[in-house]
Amino acid sequence: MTDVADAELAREQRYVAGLYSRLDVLRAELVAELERVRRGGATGTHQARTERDAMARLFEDRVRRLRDVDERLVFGRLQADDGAVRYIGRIGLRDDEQQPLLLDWRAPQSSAFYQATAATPLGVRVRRHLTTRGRDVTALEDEVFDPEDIPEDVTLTGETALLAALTAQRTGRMHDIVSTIQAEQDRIIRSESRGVLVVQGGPGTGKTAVALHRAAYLLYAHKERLARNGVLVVGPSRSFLEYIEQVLPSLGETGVVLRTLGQLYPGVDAAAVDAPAVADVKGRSVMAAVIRRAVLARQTAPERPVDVEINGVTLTVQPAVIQRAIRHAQQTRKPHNVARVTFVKSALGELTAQLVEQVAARGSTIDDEDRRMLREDIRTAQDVKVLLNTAWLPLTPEKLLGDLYTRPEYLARSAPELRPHERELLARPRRAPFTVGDVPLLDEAAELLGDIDVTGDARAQARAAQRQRDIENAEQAIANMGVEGLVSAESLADGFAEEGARLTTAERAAVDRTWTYGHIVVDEAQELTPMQWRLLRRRGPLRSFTVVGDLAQSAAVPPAADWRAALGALTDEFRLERLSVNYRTPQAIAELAESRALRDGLPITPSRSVREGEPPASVRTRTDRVPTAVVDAVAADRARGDGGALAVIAPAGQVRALHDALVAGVDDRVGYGAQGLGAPVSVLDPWTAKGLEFDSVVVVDPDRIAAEAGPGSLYVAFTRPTRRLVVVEPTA
Ligand SMILES: Nc1ncnc2c1ncn2[C@@H]1O[C@H](COP(=O)(O)OP(=O)(O)OP(=O)(O)O)[C@@H](O)[C@H]1O
Repeated sequence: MTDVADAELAREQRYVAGLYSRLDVLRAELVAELERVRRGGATGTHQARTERDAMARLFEDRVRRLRDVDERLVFGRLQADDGAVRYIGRIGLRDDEQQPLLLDWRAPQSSAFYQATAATPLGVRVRRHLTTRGRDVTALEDEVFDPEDIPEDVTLTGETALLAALTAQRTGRMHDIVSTIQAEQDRIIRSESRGVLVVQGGPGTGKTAVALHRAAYLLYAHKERLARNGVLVVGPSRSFLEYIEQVLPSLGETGVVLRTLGQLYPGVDAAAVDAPAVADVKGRSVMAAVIRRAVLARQTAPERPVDVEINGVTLTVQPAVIQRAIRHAQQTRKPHNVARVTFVKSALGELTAQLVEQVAARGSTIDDEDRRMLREDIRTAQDVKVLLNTAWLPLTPEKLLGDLYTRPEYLARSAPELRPHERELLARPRRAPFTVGDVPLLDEAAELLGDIDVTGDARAQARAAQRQRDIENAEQAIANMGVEGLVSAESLADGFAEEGARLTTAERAAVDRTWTYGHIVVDEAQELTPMQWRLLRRRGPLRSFTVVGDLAQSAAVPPAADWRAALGALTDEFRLERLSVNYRTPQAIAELAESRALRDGLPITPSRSVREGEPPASVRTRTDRVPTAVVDAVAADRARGDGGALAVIAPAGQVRALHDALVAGVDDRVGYGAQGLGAPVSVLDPWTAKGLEFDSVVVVDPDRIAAEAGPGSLYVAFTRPTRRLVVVEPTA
């Protein structure tokens, strides 16, 4: 290194050391504030103690957050044409006089760090990437924007830092990319929050990374609104959520709800996926009409008059009586369980009148008190209960769906649009667990059925009123404790509930089916069915969505023709952005994947790989020798000794056998399926591999994967490696 470079490094080291000491001071101040709040906690009224406890927890959170940003606190520096200098980092920092020391990467002025190019320097003269380890600056990389010297075809910024990030070994967990976000990604991250934004891009183009950074950006830019309602991130599987779960906390964001498609209906955590033909039927939008009819079918009058016994008197109830009560209840347009109250009231009214008439006909005189008692006799008579329940039974979504799947004649009546063989696909034993495809159907049913406990509505209203009071108290407490601007009333109010019932906004959202989010991010969005989109539409009535995916990676055969068709059940108005650079897959592997995908007729979005790498290897062997060939390929990869994670991606039916062969034949820990991720070697089906990446991948029997799981799934399998790909193909 030259003396000049040494001197620069030393200068940056001094500045960075100053930033860290500022961080230490802020942390110490927060700890002192925390102590102060805690000291005050033992005295005062119950409410005052609750407020102080809640405040203490908020400060603890703050201290933790400041600890979380320690790694790579600062990574960029911009020198403007006029000589002004700004440093960019994970959070914003100011000195005692409120002068900025470090800009949050999400602040508007930080945008130039990601956007400036030689052709449009945006007032930037020099952009510097700082690489740090712990609190030490280890390298600097400068780009000087000289109007006299515009290089052609520079699309990547901070190339050295980027390549260092890309060649780092995979850890089984996704990391944030704040220091190396590229211009096309930055534009999407900062795009306005309103409306539906669709991001289409080939494998490895950073769609997931961009979606998560956008969530962090929106939480920063629209703090108030989003802290109140929360942000929902939906991914395809638990393994995928585990893979991404650390990214947002590392960006200082914890107010986000991560959910799989099987977890969007509170109380059900479905992991089982239906066979493709079954999933296809359950996903069609016609199922909304089927569920509606299934509910209506549970509001039926008897076909013939029914005799009911009330305290020794027999009353003959005409179907028309029940029919009128049903019509009356249906006219309220309330959900089934809520409207049932009207139905019962109306039916009891008519039956009472009939009984009064019958008794009076026998010569008795009846006053108001008698009438009230007769009504009570009717209400409690067993025969009447049976009659009313047969006509209009309170129902849970689980019961309704269970009945539809186990009673063919009920399904046939509710689903005339489905062909007989399609209806047969839905049959299942009563006790079978619900699948991912059932979740939107349960939610649809819940929407039409309403709360079975009709006091639920009143309780929800009481909860909302209590929440409003808590927020007002929190505002007061913040003013009393002199910590305005340090904490928000909403987050303080979150902590007011009694121990055990205390929930963050994110947790409250996750257990409440009627919660509506401020923003919804959907990853691998090409996989969603119309019924799943309907569910999400209910969770996000503001229609503020970030939808990322790749139609060519769809498991559906054939994939949707375009995003308009794919999103029909959500909206027909959206903005479409594309990503064009592949950060994961080396050039030669991407070419193999794309040429096979084109042969299979997939609508791929071509992208440019930034990685160079080894060409993929192919092994052809007899069918019975496939397990041995896989063991050999894995052993050869491990023998290279460069560590990293390896995945064997195989047709679903072969995963178990290959796992057992590898356990016997390879000297390393071998994981099975989703729960085995994180082991040095794991064996997966293509669905589980969706969205993930590994240093090396062995793809087994590609033709069978394409035939069984669809060509889109094979495209997924081929594009998972960051370094090496081996394809094992049976010859006969
Ligand atoms: N600007 C960047 N700087 C550093 N790494 C990046 C950048 N953009 C993306 N990456 C990395 O590239 C890899 C692929 O990103 P990501 O998983 O977000 O792609 P994707 O488009 O969602 O892929 P797929 O469709 O195949 O699931 C990840 O390791 C991610 O961290």
